[in-house]
Parts: sequence; structure tokens; C-alpha cells
Amino acid sequence: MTTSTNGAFDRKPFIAGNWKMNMDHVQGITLLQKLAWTLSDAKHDYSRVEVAVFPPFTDLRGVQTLVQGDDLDIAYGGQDLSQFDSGAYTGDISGQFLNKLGCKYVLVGHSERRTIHNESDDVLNAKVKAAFKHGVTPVLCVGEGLEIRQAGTHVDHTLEQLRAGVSGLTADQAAELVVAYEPVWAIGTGEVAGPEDAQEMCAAIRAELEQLFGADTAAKTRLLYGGSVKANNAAAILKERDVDGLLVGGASLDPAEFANIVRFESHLVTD
Ligand SMILES: O=C[C@H](O)COP(=O)(O)O
Repeated sequence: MTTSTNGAFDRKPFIAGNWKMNMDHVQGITLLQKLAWTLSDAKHDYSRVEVAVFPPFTDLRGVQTLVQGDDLDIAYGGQDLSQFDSGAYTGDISGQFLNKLGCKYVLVGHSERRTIHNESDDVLNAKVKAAFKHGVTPVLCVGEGLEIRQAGTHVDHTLEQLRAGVSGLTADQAAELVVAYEPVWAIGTGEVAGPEDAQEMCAAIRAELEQLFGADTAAKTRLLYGGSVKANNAAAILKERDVDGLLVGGASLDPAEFANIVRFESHLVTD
């Protein structure tokens, strides 16, 4: 059976749930257990679609214990990391600590970090490098606010964030990197960017990566879309050629809904 999705063939689709500041460590375990059961009941094939969750830091040890104890094929990661390795940085979390907890990924530069915590492109570039240094794959988030979208400069703006974020990376690192395009106006608003908007930006990001690192590398980097993704719009977005996965916020807190997003292939038209 073949499906009409494109990225699924070239790059393994990646569906990630960002829990943001929701779910204490007890609630987090329950959510993850329900997600694993739902996907198991649906006989989800993890070799076709990778699944990851990004819980709050305080949940990570419990998540690690559950994933290891039940031998779950679900990856997990932190929602942020420090650009520093260790020391007098109160409240910060080192990439080394995330690695030690079995985190495969870490979000870098989510729009809520950029806007609420004023994280600059330079700091985010240092965080991307810190993640690689500690053996954790960064998921670099980029995207424009509403005013920039309305001014029509969203591609330039997003590519500027991208260039700053990947500055100084090797081609191997760029190939491993995951980039999430999240238009800020579509986050938590119910305003989902259309599949063609997601494709326009992901194609531009891939072209930029090609300029910077070469075509072979750019063909490997996975590009996600995030912003008001639900089970009923996921498949249409993932059919786009350059969209390789989704970064899901609110809908990832509902295990049935998130499992349906993970199983987007069952909603695609098959030929
Ligand atoms: O990290 C996830 C994004 O911010 C999207 O959040 P959302 O799905 O609630 O719009």
C-alpha cells in the first residue's frame, strides 16, 4: 500500500507533543500511559512514524522510568536547555542533565521562549550547539508573528531566524537537526495555517538549508509544522512535500486526539 504523503518516503515522519507547562509528574505518567495504550491498541507501527513528547522538566524522570520499564518506543525531550554546561545559572537545565535522563530531543527557541523570555537568536544558536555537544538533538523552532505575516515578510523573517539558529553547525549536525515552523498567530488560537502556507515555508527553509549545507544535507533535515494542529487537519498538512511532521501543543494533552494525529496515515487517501 502506498500513501499520498511525500515526506513519509524520504524522511521518517515525526509527530511530537509539546505539553508546555501542563501535567504535573503524576498526570504526565497517566497521559503517557494512555497514549501508549491507545497506540498499542491501534497497532501503531513506530517504524513508520516516530512519536515524541516534550513534558515539563519535573516529569522527565517519571517519563524515563515508564518508557524504560514498559519498553515504549516513544521518545521524549526537554522543552528548553541552558546554553551553558553547568555552574551558577539558577533555574537552568544543562543539556548534560537531559542526556542523562535519556532525552533524545530538546526544543530550542519555541516562540514562547522567544517572546516571554526574550531569548535572542544568539542565545538560541548557543543552545542549539549546547544540545549537540551533549548528544541531544535540537528541535529549532522558527516562525513569524501576525504583523509580520500581514506585512508579507514572513519568509524573510523566518529564514533570518533559521540562519541565526544554525550558524556554525556542521553539515552532519544540520542533517540531524529538526526544524519546526510555527507561525505565532496560529499557536493556540485555532487559526491553523493552511497546508499550502506550511509547505511554502518548509520549502523555503529546505532551500535555505540547501544553500547553507548542500542538497544532500537539506534532503535529510526534518521539517515540522506547528500551530493548532488537530486530528482533523493533520493529514492534509502532512501530505505536503516538505512537511515531515508536526509539533502539537494543546491536542497533545488528549491521548486519543494525539494518537489520531500520530496515525495520520490512516486518514490519507490511499492508492
Ligand atoms: O509547540 C507547539 C505549538 O506551540 C503549537 O501549539 P498548539 O497546537 O496548541 O497551537
